[in-house]
Amino acid sequence: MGAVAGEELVKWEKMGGEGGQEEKILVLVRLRPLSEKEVAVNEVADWECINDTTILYRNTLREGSTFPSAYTVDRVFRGDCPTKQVYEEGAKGIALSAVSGINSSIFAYGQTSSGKTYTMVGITEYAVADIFDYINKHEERAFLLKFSAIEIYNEIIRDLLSTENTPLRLRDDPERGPLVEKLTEETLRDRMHLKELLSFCEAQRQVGETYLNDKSSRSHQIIRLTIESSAREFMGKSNSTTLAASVNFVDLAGSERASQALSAGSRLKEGCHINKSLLTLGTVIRKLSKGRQGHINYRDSKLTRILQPFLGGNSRTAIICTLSPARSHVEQTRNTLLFACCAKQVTTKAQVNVVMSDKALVKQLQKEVTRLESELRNPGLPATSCDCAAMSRKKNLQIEKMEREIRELIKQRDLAQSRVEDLLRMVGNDQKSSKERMDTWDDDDSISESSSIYRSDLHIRENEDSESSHDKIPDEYCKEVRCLELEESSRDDLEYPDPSISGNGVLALPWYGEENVIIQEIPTPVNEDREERQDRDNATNGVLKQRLDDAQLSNESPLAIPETVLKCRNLKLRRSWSCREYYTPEKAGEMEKTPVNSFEKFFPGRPDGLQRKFFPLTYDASTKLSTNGSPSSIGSPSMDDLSTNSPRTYVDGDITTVQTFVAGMKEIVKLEYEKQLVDDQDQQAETAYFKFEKNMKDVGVDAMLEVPGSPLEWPLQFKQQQREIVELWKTCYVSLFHRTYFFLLFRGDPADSIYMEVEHRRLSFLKETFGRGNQTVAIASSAKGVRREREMLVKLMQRRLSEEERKNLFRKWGIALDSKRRRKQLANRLWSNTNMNHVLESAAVVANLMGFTGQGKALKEMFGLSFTPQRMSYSYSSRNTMASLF
Ligand SMILES: Nc1ncnc2c1ncn2[C@@H]1O[C@H](COP(=O)(O)OP(=O)(O)OP(=O)(O)O)[C@@H](O)[C@H]1O
Repeated sequence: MGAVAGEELVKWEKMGGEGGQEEKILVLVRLRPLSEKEVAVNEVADWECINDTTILYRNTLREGSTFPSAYTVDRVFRGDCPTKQVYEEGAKGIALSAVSGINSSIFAYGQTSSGKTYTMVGITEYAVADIFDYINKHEERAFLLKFSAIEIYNEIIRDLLSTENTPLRLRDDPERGPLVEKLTEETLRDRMHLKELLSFCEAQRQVGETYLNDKSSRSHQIIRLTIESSAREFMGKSNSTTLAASVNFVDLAGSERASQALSAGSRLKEGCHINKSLLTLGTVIRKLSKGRQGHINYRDSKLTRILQPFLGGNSRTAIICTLSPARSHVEQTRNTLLFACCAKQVTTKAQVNVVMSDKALVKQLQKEVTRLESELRNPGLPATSCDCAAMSRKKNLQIEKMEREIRELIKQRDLAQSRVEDLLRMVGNDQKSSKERMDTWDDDDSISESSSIYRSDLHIRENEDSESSHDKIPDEYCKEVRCLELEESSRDDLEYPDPSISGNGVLALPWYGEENVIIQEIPTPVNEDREERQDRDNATNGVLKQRLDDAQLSNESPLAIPETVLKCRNLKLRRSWSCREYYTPEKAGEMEKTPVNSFEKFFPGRPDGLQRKFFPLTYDASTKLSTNGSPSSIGSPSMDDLSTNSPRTYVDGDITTVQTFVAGMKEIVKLEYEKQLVDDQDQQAETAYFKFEKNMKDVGVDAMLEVPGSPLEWPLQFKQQQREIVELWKTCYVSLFHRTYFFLLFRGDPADSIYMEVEHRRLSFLKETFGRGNQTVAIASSAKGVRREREMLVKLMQRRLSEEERKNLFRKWGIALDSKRRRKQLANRLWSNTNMNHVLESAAVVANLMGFTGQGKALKEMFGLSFTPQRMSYSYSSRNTMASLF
C-alpha cells in the first residue's frame, strides 16, 4: 500500500511534478444488480458490460435505436463486482494521491437507488484503511490528519460533525478558494476515531424514504480528509517543508426526476434543489469538457461552488457513475452515461502542494529573485523551466522587431546615399570658387600665417586696447562637432577687418555654467592704415546695421543680429555654440578624439517629411549697399556694450547659452547677407539664397532642410522636433536654464526651423556620444550641472517669490504645504518629465525664477536679436510678466 502511494508520487513527478500536469477526470461506471424490489416487479436488466470499458444497452431493437447503444468510459464494473474491486482497480490511485501532497476527489453520481451511497461508503472505508497503512509504513514522516464533513441540503450547508442545525456560510478565500466558515475540523487520532466520525456523519445526514429508495440520501455529502506530512528529519529546521492535500469523498444526491421518484410535498422540494445543483453540475461539466471557453457557472449552486477546485482545478478526480440496469430507468441511465462521457473530456491540473516554513519560504523567494535577476541580465539565455511556446512567441516578436528595424535602416541608407550624391554634386560646383579663394589667401603674405593658424577659430575682438591676456582654445578642442563652420567670406572681408581690433586680444564670453566661450581675435593686416580701416569699417557696419534695424522695425526680416556680432567680421565658427555647453577641459581629452566630421558621421539622416526648400531670405535688392556706402550715423558699438558680456556665472541669473547660440547662428546669416551686399551688388536674390544654402551646408546644417516646406507642414514638424528635442534634453542632462530659454524662445516661428534643426542635431550627437559607454565623466558632469541648477532654483524661490507665490506654486505642483523641503521638492520636479504640459509649466517657473522677461518678442530681444545694445541683466520685477503661465 505504501509502495503504491510512493509509486504514485514518482509517476506524478514524472508527469509534471510541482508545475502541475493536465490529466483527464477518471470516469468509472458501476452497474448494480437488479434490486429485490425490481425483481419483484419483473424488471428486466437491459444493460450489460461487454468488456472493462464498455457498457451496452441490449434492447436497441425494441426501442428503435434512436440513442447510442454502447458507451465507453475508463472502466466499467459489472453488477457482481465487489466495491473492493471498484476501489482497487479504479479509485485507489486517485484517493492515495493525497498522501503525496496532491489533492484528490472521488464522486459518486447517479439516479436515486443506483448505488452511490453503497459505493462511496465502501470506497471511503478502503481509502481510509490504505491511508492509515501508508502512514504506518512511513515513520520517517510525521502526519497530521484532519476530518470534516458537510451536507448540502436544499442549498443550505450543514456541518455533519455538529449537532447544531446552523447553516454555514460559504466564502471565497483568495488563496484557498471556496471556504465553509466555522466548519468543524477534527484532528484524527487513529482509524477507530475516523470510523466513529463517519458513523456520526451518517446519522446526521438527511435521509428520507422515496418510492425508489427506502433510505434515500436527500442531500449531497462531502467528506474531506486533509493530510499534512513533513519529514521528521527536517522538522523545525529552516529547510523544512510540508506536503498538504485533501481527499474528498462526494456522495451526490440522486439525479432522478420527480415524477420517477413519485415525489410530492417536501420530497418534491428536495428534488427541485437537488436537481438544480445537479443541473448546474451537468452544465459545468459540459462547459469544462469543451475546453473552459467562456464563463463557467460554478457560482450557480453551492455544490458547484464548493467542488470548483476539484472539477477543473488543482485536483485528481474520479467520478463513479452508478447505474441501475432496470428497463424502467433506461432514460436516467442514459442521462448518467451522457454525463459520464462529458466528464471524460474534462481535465484537471493537480500539483504537489508544498507548504514551506517562513524561513524556507524566504529562502525560496530569494532563490527566485536571483533567478529572475539572472534572466533579466541574460535575456537571451533560456529559462530553466523552459516554456517553449512562450519562448518561441518571444523569439517571433524579436524577429518581427528586427525585420522592422532592417526596413528602417534600409530606408535611412537610401536617404543617406541620396544625400551623399547631392553633396558630391555640390562639391563639384564649389571646387572652382574655393580654389580662387585659396589663391587669394595665399597672395596675402601679411596675413597668411596667422589666418592659416586661426582660420578655423572664431575671431572676435574684445576691445581696442586689450592685449591678449586669455588663453586661446586650442584648435583641436573645437574639432569635435562641426555644427557650425563658416568659411571666410572673401578677401575683401579680410582687407577690412574691424577697425577696433588690435593685437591678438581674446575675449572670454560667458558660457552657461562653469565654462566660457573663448573668442579669438582675428589678426589685423599690418599694411592697413588704421584710421582708414576704421572709417571704412564703421561705414560698412553702420550702413548694414541701419539696414537691419530698418528690417527689424518693419518686421520683415527674419534675420536679426546680436550687437556683439555686429562688431566683428571674418568669423569662422568651428562648432555649435550650444555644443560648448558640454565642453569642459576635462572633456577635452574625450572630445578631441572625435573626428571632425563625427557629427555628420553619426547623424542618422534627416527626419522623414522634411522637404528640401530654400531659406526664405528676403531682402530688397534695390537697397543693397556697396562697401563704399555712405557713412552711417550709427557707428560701431562701443566696447562698453561688449563689456556687458563679460564672463558671468549662472548664479547671477544671467542667460548666455541660447544667446550665444543664437548669436552664432545670426552671425552666419549676417555674414552671408553682408557678403552678398559687398561681393555682388547686381546679383539676384536667388543667388544669395543659393550661397547661403551652400554655406549652411558647410557648417553642417543643410539649410534646405531647415525651413519648413509649407505653412501647413511646419507646425507639425515643429511640434515633432520640439518633442524630440525635449526628450534629448532629458537624456543628455542639458541645462535646465538652456532648456527654458530655448523652449520659450523658439515657439514655432518658421524662422526658428534652422535653430531647431541645429539643436536637434547637436543633441543627437551628444546622445550618441554618451551612448558609447566611455563617457561616464561627461555624463556625470552634465548631471552635476543640472543638480546645481536645481539647488540654485531652491535659493531663488526663497529670494524672488513672496510667501503667497510660493504657496500657490506648491499647491499647483501638488506639494503639501506642511511637507519638508518643499522648495527642493519643487525644484526636483521641474523639467523632470517630457510631457509637454509639464515642460511648459517647468519653463514658466524657471523663467520666472530667473527673472526671464516676457515672451515672444521680448524674449528674443533678451537673446540679442535686437540691434539695440542689450544689457544681459534681468529685472526681478520681470517675473510678473510670466505670471500668466503660473
Ligand atoms: N452494487 C451493489 N450491489 C448490491 N446492492 C447494491 C449495490 N448498489 C446499491 N445496492 C443497494 O441498492 C440500494 C440503494 O442503494 P443506495 O442507497 O446506495 O443508492 P443511492 O444511489 O445512494 O440512492 P439515493 O440517491 O436515493 O441515496 C441499497 O439497498 C443498496 O444496498
